[in-house]
Amino acid sequence: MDKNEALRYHAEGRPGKIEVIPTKPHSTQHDLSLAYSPGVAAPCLEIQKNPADAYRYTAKSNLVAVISNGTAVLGLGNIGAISGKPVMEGKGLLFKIFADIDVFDIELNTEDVDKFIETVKLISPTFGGINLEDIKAPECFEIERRLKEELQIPVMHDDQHGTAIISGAGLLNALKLNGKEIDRIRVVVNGAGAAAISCARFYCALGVKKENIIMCDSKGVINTRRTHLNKEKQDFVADTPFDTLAEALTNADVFLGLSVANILTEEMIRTMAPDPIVFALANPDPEITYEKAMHSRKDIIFATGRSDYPNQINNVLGFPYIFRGALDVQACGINEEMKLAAAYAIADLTQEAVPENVKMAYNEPTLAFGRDYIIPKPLDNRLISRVAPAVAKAAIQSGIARKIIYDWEAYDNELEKRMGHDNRLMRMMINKARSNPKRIVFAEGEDLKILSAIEEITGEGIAHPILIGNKAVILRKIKENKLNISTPDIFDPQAEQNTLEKYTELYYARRQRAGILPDIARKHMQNPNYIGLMMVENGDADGFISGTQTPYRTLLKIAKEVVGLRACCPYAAGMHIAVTKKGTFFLADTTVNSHPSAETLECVTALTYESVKQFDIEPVIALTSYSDFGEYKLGSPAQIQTAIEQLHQKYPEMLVDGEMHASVAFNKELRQNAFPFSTLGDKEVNTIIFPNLSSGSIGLGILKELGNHEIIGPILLGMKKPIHILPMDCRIRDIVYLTAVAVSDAQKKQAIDFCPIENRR
Ligand SMILES: NC(=O)C1=CN([C@@H]2O[C@H](COP(=O)(O)OP(=O)(O)OC[C@H]3O[C@@H](n4cnc5c(N)ncnc54)[C@H](OP(=O)(O)O)[C@@H]3O)[C@@H](O)[C@H]2O)C=CC1
Ligand SMILES: CC(=O)C(=O)O
Ligand SMILES: [Mg+2]
Repeated sequence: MDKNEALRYHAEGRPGKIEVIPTKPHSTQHDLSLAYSPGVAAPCLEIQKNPADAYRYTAKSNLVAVISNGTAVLGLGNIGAISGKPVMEGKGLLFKIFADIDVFDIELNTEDVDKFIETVKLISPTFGGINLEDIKAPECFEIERRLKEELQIPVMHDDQHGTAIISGAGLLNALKLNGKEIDRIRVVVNGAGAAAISCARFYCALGVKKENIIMCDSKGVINTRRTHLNKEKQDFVADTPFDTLAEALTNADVFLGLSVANILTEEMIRTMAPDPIVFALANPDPEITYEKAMHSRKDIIFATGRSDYPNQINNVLGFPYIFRGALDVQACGINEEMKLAAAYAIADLTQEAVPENVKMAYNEPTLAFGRDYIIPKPLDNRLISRVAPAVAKAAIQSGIARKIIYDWEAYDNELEKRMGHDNRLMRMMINKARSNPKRIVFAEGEDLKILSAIEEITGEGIAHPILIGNKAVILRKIKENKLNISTPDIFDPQAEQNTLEKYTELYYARRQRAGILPDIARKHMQNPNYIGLMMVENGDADGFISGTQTPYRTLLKIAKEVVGLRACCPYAAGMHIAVTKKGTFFLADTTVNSHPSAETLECVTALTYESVKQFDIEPVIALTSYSDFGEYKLGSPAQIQTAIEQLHQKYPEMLVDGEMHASVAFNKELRQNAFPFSTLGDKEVNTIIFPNLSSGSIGLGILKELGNHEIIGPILLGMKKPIHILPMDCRIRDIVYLTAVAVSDAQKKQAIDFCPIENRR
């Protein structure tokens, strides 16, 4: 890491890393009189009557103090209060980005334990929780113990417990990989400070036998021959002949370093038991470098505190979510049960398939549970929804929560929304699919993106996938990329000549009067897209997904030819879903009709209406334009006016209106004031129909590129059977989502065949 770059990063623009942002309107004099005097007196008096109301009227419930005196900053030692401020601000940044918790960092200029405790107590009313940081041992133990006893809010010295929880999760997973029993392993802990003592204690809570732990400090092994030991070290005195780290390590199963850089050698590691676990966690430089550790032996499982090597054991995987869970149930503290719950949740999460966005963020396409991945990556956004609820539940069950959560699904949604990754909609769709999975054929079965999606699809039980492709190639790719797909259902065209012959005959019979010659029919059946579509046509599969290697329009043409459009509706359309901070919106047509007629717009709207309902959402639809309700009578506004007339007549129950500007659609006050006659009334619009493909495609592109929104789709509407076409640059997530939609389509197949739109024509 370049020192100058780090300095520039901190100094550039507004110096430092965090700022305070108001959460309430403050633009008018009236706003200010509410925010400050005289309005502010009202909440003051309420809190005076009932101090718990501070959680209701102030930022307390979401505010954590990160407090340090700078006596053990990272592995830099006692560098003083103000020198540690960049680390504390850094923690503030991490609390905010990973768990939406606000932080005031506080640097106390004292090494006096009583003064420190007294100060924290005096400022504690401001906060919902207190994160003690980088305070040296042994003072940190007394400081934390007394503050926990005397305060009724969560207090945690993160170097102690955060490190214990994360390295504990790493230990559980490493043991799962090397097959050793936790109650039989021999552990050598190097360092006997804040982190080391707490980790050793936590490992005992996880099942390590205390008599199997040997601890070393700067003077060597803490054994019965040592004198002048502090209380915490006395707790780990070992009755052993060993005096040095090197002696203690012989045949040990685990090395846990929480000390200083470069004190572990390759020779020492070579004396350890088979499949040794080495956690060299000193920051910023570990007890042994990654390169040396890897060179020492092949069977090692190795972790450091650094982000530039595999297995980063860093408390950032814990503290944001532990405090999130504790704050959300207004816990009086953070107890052993909550810590254990966090460690198990983190360990379990590591064993699940790694989502594509995490693999991409770290540029590690084959990331999977194993020796190089015993702990989740910090950018894994599943951490909040796994760790925070586990901690909150443990607080409730152990009786230290002041607020009980009853609806865990709602809490989960709240967490997702808080972090802006609200994927409730697709989760609902996935659950729907899981309830009755269908056979979905993937024409591009050899494609790695498709295979990665299949891992998720089978893992979640969304569908029974059928992969078209060369069997040996597919199996090799699964193996090479360590994908967890146990018995894939593969349709290898080379080995299925009889079936292909049958499909050729069927296809020819159907298309012979559309200019298709037998040879062309046979040639088409060499193309996996034709084969997959024929499988659906012939009832050998319930749905079809393809597109990573074929342009959208080419594939749409083939799909129309083989499967066809629904009888009731001579048009197809593409719909995207935009998940934004303001809510979820459905947008159509974004992929198919470049110059739609009034009839096309009517059909696109009806198809979109039907599809939005499939997501259990009542559509409120605006047909958008550059004109409002008849303002212009030519071009697309006129077509919309005709379409709206037809829609109002044929679908009286449909909440649809237009034409209108997008701002009129989204601003219901404006709409109600200027156009009180609109049939949309006071409803919030959730579905936008574009007047043509140019505006649809441009609108979508702007949302995608400038809005930082999750865009899902395109969902193909209007086909006779469940067919979905992927964009060539799709993400694995898109494949999983469209598969869930295809399964849901297939579940509703009867309804599609019946075709409700037809009745209105
Ligand atoms: N990866 C992570 O998530 C975390 C890493 N850490 C790292 O762990 C280290 C310790 O932090 P912390 O516990 O807060 O600090 P403390 O100051 O509380 O403890 C440091 C300990 O290291 C011991 N030590 C110093 N030199 C040696 C040596 N040559 N051999 C053996 N032990 C030695 C000290 O021994 P003595 O008691 O004799 O002085 C002391 O017990 C730091 O490098 C820190 O960055 C800490 C928290 C989290
Ligand atoms: C990570 C951390 O908290 C430390 O090294 O002190
Ligand atoms: Mg620290």
